[in-house]
This record gives sequence, C-alpha cells and structure tokens, in this order.
Amino acid sequence: MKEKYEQKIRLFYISFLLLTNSLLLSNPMQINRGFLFSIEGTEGCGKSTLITKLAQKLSDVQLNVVTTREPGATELGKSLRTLLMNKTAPTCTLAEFLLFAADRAQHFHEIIMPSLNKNQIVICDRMADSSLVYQGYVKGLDQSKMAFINQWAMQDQQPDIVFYLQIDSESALARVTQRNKHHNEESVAFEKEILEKKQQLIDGFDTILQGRSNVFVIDATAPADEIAEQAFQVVMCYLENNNE
Ligand SMILES: Nc1ncnc2c1ncn2[C@@H]1O[C@H](COP(=O)(O)OP(=O)(O)OP(=O)(O)O)[C@@H](O)[C@H]1O
Ligand SMILES: Cc1cn([C@H]2C[C@H](O)[C@@H](COP(=O)(O)O)O2)c(=O)[nH]c1=O
Repeated sequence: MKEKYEQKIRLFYISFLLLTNSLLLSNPMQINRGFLFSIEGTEGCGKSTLITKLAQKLSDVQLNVVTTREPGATELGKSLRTLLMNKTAPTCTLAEFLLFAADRAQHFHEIIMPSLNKNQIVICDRMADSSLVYQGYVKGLDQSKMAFINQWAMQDQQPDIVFYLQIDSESALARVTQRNKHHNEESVAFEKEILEKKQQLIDGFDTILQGRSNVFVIDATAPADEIAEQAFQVVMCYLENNNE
C-alpha cells in the first residue's frame, strides 16, 4: 500500500518536471540581467561535477550559461595557477592571497563582468569565499582586509547565490584518492598540503558560510544527479523571482 502510494508520488513528480521542462523549452525565459552563482566546498566535494550537470540542465531550457573557475580561467590566471599550485618559491600567506586576488581581478575584468553585462548566467567553481577559508580561516590572514580586497577585485559584484557542497572529511578524501588514481593531477605540492588540513577546511567553510542569506547548503554525499536537480530548481526559482 505504502509502496504504491510512493510510486504514485514519484510518477506525479516526474510528470511535473517533464511538464515544466517542456513548458520552458517551448517558451524560453527572457533574462533581463546577468546572474552570478559560485560553487564552494573542499576538494572532492563535487564542484566540477555539479557545474557540468547544472550548466547542461540550464542550457537544455535555452538559458545562456558561462562556466568558469578560480584560479586559472584567463591567460594570466593560468600562469598564476601554475605558480600557486606548484609552489616552487617560498610564498607567505599574504603573497599567496594577493596572487589569488590578482587572478580574481583579471577574471572579473576579462570574463565575469563582460558575461554579466551580456545578461548571461555565470557559474563559477570557487570564488572569494575560498580565499576567506584557505588563506583566512585556516592560515590566519585578516578576513576584513581580505574582504575589502576581494570586493575591489570583484568590482563590487557579489554572487547571487553561493552553493556550498557540504561533505565530511572521510568522504572527500576517499573521492580525491579515487580520482587521483585515474588522473595525473597537476597540483602535487598544494594538494598534499591541503589534504593534511581537510577537517580544518570543512570547519572553515561551515563557519564562514553559515547564516549568510545568499548561501544554499547542499548535502554533497547525495547522488550527483539529485544534487544537480536540487541546484537547478533553486536557480530557476531565483531567476523567476529576481529577473528585474
Ligand atoms: N555526488 C557524488 N557522489 C559520488 N561521487 C561524486 C559525486 N560528485 C562527484 N563525485 C566524484 O568525486 C570526485 C571529485 O569530484 P569533482 O572533481 O567534481 O570534485 P571537486 O569539488 O571539483 O574537486 P576539486 O576541488 O579537487 O577539483 C570525482 O571522481 C567525481 O566523479
Ligand atoms: C580560489 C581559491 C582557491 N584556493 C585553493 C583551493 C584548491 O586547493 C586550489 C584550487 O584547486 P581546484 O582543483 O581548482 O579546486 O586552490 C585557495 O587556496 N584560495 C582561493 O582563493
């Protein structure tokens, strides 16, 4: 009896999704301004996976999406990323943050602001909150000074929504270890340092993002398709209500 009832609800939900998607396909939403979404969380929480799936879902309903990341989206950013990830020269935490901020400034100048000005939907893998956690919470840099520099680098723009993929350290570590078996990772020195600080990083994200009104927390241990559907529904709802 219970199973039959649950199956009916599932069928109703699927028909509802099919109906909304077909309505959106035949009648694409007119976007009147740019929207900026960032995806945050520790290594292995599933940011890149979510971005790929979410971008596909938004493109499927005819929305114009730009996916990007920090650090390393621009030509300058690529050089900065290599420098930051390989750490061949001694780098103090302030210098490290300023290099991330330089990447961010060029990123906003070259990619994000032009995309927002064309009313596109920008989804970014990490942004200013990563600096607040890695260089601020974990390495002790002054967070109010960092926030000022971030705001400057970001031309006073803030993400409309920060999606925080919350995961426990064991699951994140297991995923990174598994992934590194399959790929040849570039970021050897930096990632080694990060793996040792996993729990502290998770505490940092929890502390810095909790209670902020523009943060949407997602359980990153859920199946990837469920996470993408959840984020898609949140984005669609936000677009409908903030498309001034
Ligand atoms: N929801 C999920 N459930 C199970 N495995 C997942 C899920 N999301 C991603 N993965 C797997 O976990 C690994 C890490 O995912 P992904 O590369 O998307 O994480 P990330 O947050 O972008 O990592 P990084 O910050 O290190 O680049 C990949 O092997 C991916 O296939
Ligand atoms: C933006 C930003 C990033 N980081 C760290 C976080 C990660 O360890 C690497 C980026 O690697 P990913 O595979 O692209 O996630 O850089 C940081 O310390 N500070 C920052 O501002």
